[in-house]
Amino acid sequence: MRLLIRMNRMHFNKLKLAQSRLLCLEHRAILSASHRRRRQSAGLKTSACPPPSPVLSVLSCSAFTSGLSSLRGRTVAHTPVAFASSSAASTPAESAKSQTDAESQRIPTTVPLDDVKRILDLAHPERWRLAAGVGFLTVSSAVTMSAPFFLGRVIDTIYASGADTETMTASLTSLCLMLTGVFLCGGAANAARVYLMQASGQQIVRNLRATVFSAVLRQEVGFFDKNRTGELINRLSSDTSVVGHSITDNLSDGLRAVAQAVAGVSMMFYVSPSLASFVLMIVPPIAVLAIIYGRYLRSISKRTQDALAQATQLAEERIGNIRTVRAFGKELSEVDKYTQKTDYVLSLARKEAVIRAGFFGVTGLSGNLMILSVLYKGGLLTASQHMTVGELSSFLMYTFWVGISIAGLSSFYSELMKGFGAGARLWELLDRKPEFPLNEGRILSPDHLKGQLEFSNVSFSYPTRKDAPIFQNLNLLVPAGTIMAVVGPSGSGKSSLVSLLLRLYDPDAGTITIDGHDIRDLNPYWLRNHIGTVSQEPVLFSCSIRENIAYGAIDPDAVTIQDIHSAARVANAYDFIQSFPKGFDTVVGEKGVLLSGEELGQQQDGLRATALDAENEFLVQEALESLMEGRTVMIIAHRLSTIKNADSVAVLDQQRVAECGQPTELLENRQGLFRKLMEKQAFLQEEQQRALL
Ligand SMILES: Nc1ncnc2c1ncn2[C@@H]1O[C@H](COP(=O)(O)OP(=O)(O)OP(=O)(O)O)[C@@H](O)[C@H]1O
Repeated sequence: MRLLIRMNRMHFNKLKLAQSRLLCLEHRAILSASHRRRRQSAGLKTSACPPPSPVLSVLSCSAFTSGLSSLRGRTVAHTPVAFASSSAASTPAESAKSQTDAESQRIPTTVPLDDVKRILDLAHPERWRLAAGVGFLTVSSAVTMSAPFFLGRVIDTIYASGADTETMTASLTSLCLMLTGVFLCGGAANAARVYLMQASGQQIVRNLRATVFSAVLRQEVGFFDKNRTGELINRLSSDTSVVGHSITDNLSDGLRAVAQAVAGVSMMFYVSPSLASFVLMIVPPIAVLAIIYGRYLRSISKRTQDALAQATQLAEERIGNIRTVRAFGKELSEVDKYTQKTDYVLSLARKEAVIRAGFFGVTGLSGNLMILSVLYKGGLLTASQHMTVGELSSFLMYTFWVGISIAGLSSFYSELMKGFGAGARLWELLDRKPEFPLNEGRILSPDHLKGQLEFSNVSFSYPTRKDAPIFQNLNLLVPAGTIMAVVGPSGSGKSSLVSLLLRLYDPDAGTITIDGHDIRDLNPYWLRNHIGTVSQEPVLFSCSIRENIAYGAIDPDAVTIQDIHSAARVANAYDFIQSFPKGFDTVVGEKGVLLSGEELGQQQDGLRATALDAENEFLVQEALESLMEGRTVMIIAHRLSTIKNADSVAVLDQQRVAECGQPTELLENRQGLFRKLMEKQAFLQEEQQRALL
């Protein structure tokens, strides 16, 4: 099984090589084009293009060493999976509480005026659609609020004393026809309002999502170490829609609730001032009670949601990393952990159910009592000829509307505050300036790019672990056009060295130069485009192999199928890809798992896999060698077979370069670290061979 995994990694690497090769080819095209332009402007003929400038290649060949690590035991498996639970050992209740506290801190309790302007700015492009929506809202609200009055008139027409049946029928028919027309207009206006508000809401959310995604991708890599992916995705998907909803649908519902509450109360006073005064004496205490109760209910239901989110996060992480869970045989303990979390959700949900039951019971009861009191007092007024039956009916309907509007106002306010809270998180992200620019800085002329790399007195620690230095005063020189192998024990900082070179992070002190130019002065986008990387953890996106190969190109749309085939050939991956039924159109799943599945299906037994493994290793090695020609190369590797072609080897240890020199020279030093590393590897390889036999 381990051998198969290792071979899959080989194949992934082949695809990455194809991507990398294409990247290099693209550069040549671009560099040649820009060179041609310069020559043209200098009055020179374009046919005499210069040879391509050397392109740096960084090759991380840990796939070669996966066999090595597999023998060290399960705990050192290369799978870079760390579950969140290991970071902070807290009980579900504690963590849910801290999450709830953090969340409640985020939801403001008063309207933050600064944010109002930003929200209005967001809505600005949609102002005409929103204005039309508000216009239709006014029409539909006017119709809704006039309905009880006219319906009262209908009732009075029915009960009118002294009118003969014919007259009554005529006035009833004309009144009902007129009202049908008015209601039709109201319905149409309401539909138009809902459509316009939703359409502009979706447009605002779409714009916001695109801006937030672009702001996220612009951030430096250190930012992603500090911010969890789930949190960022949540901002992108949920916070954007909360903001969009709060300024469109919610705003329109809120405006409607305000208009209806004001109109309703006014109409109640218009219809019967004495009954209105009586009812409005009862409403405030009930409303206060309902608000307090509602707040408590919201807080408990938020805690339930938070606890549920924690359980879901655990499930998502474990399902997403099912291979690791399975490999460690942790299914049952993961089920236990999930059950604990869901038990906590259940206990909160039960509490919520009790409170909710009480809340709905009390509000339902108070609503009914209010209606009953209106009927009682109204009945007395009707009996004493101070009110007609139609007026009492209108009044009753207005009471309903006012009640509904008050409930709508309270939810409008809480949704609005949620919108401000979500907005604040988004502004924070949108306003954040990346620590270093993405596409600004010097671009070196291709003619002068030789590719000499130098690390001078480099000290570095990761932004999230400032107390754990990775390098201290590290010095390393890689002459242009040479191959440097970087070796060292696991965790000695080999990958970190590459990250610094790619300018994923900046050193805390010291400089890294290319041909004497500090990489901090260079355009990072340009820099990365001149460094081909074959990474330790090959990443494939869930699309076709063809699209995966084209991913490395500057303009993937301009890449022809011939380019893709030739890149695959250079990476020795062509035959392997063509062996799939759909060839280059084979869709690889998330992290390339579908490819693994097909491949596994093709493998019959371990021995055959071993043979293929060696063959693939040879092919990958061969492809690498052809790619390395004429370039400055840093190889991160342990295997002697990979290192033997290197011009020099740098051994990392104790936060610095402990040894540096030609491989043969270093091997001669019996006490040297390199020699010890190689001996250990040879020993492990022998063990591996024996285990296979
Ligand atoms: N993004 C990060 N944030 C914090 N610490 C990190 C980060 N990446 C790596 N480290 C830590 O930095 C140290 C050096 O890691 P690095 O991956 O560079 O070592 P390596 O020599 O390439 O290891 P290996 O041979 O196992 O791949 C390790 O202790 C690692 O845990």
